[in-house]
Amino acid sequence: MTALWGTLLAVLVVLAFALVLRWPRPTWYWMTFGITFATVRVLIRYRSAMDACGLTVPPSRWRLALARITDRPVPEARAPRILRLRPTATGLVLRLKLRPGQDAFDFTASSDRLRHSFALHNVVSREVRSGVVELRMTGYDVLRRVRMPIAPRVETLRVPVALCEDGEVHHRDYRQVPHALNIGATKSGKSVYQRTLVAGLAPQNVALVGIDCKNGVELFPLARRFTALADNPAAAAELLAALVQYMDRVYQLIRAEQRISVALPDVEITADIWDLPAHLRPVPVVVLVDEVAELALAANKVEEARRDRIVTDLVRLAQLGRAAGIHLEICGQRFGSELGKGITMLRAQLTGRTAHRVNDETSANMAFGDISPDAVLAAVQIDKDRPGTAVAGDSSGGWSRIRAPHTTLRQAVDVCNAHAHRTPEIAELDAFRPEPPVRVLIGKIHPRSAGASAF
Ligand SMILES: Nc1ncnc2c1ncn2[C@@H]1O[C@H](COP(=O)(O)OP(=O)(O)OP(=O)(O)O)[C@@H](O)[C@H]1O
Repeated sequence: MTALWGTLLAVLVVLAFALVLRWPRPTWYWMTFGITFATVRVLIRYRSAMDACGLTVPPSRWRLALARITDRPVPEARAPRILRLRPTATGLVLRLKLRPGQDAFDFTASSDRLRHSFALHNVVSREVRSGVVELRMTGYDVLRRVRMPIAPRVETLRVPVALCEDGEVHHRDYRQVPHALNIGATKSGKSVYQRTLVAGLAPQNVALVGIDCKNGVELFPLARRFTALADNPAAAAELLAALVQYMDRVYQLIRAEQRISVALPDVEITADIWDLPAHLRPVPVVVLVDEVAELALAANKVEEARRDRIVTDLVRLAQLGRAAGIHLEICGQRFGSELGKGITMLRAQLTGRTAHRVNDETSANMAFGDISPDAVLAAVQIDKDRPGTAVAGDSSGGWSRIRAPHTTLRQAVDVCNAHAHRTPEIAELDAFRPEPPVRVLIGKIHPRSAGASAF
């Protein structure tokens, strides 16, 4: 602790010199200034804040006895011991060793009180291991203007897609969470999130497949990086059937490569594409579905049959796709049982959940009702003036507030065009390879067809 105080004092002296001598003071100067002051404030207030928040424990019996024997004053209640204090770009991280009888839940429940006591913007607590909790504190609202830190290294199928309210990066990791559901009301930021995801996946060795039932307006501009695209339910039904066919072919390949014999060491037996030799491994496929409700609606008998085929294929891909490297990312405004047979079965397979702003609790329940009631409340409370803010969770019950950076369509198109040469070809999906975009004029007379509307 003495070393920490010494370092803080030295930093404060340098900062004060810079101020007095009027050295140039760029942004990092003010950031260091703010973080140093926040650190000093937290350390000075630490004991009293813990006491006021009920996070101290009374002295143990032997300490009381020792005080009585030596005729000293009664010892004070003890706060958790600080194991580590680490300043970050957005605030600081405090790692605490719990005293006997304390619980990680006490810190989660007190995070709002701690935030006020330390005069910080936000405090998030999480259990690191038994007996150790971490308090991540941010000095300002990091979600107001999202600035993603530069990723130190890029891993396949792990995309830094948003910033969490505690300043950490939120990753969409397809190897950990193969399929996900993303719901939100209109203008809540679903498409921007999806676009950020596509821009993050475009430089990777991944096949992108899109089903965009908004007539293709969201995904067709990114077509050069897509292996297959469909912009209406009829094409989507064919595309999903072709994907199931492709999945069967990948399974045959895995079976052929297993070659199980007594002599083969365990590590060489594979049940998914990731343990196949690199030269045989099929490229992973990410299937993005925008406005899933359009696929599940039917107005007549023919559409009903098509709908059933679509939902069945989606369920099959969600159930069996992971080992074949096929991942689903499904977006929609609502995704509940009112969309018909098979929808709740499909939802149960979508482990990753993200809820942007929703208009009612029922919609939030579609994402988090079966996972965490707290997350439902948090999703309903998202401010409508903060598009892009969402609650992200998984089936383990954990969740956090996130916001994606504002990736414009122009930025996403530029990334996709720059990486168009990476677009893999999949024989089964050749029929769905997007054509180069055609310019359509709306409400204007096309110069070459005088007198006729070009639409
Ligand atoms: N992360 C963000 N940061 C800042 N602004 C955002 C963010 N996400 C979305 N927005 C703003 O909100 C608007 C609506 O976003 P978006 O089109 O993604 O919503 P949506 O949920 O897809 O709506 P719809 O379902 O009607 O298509 C965008 O035009 C953009 O200006």
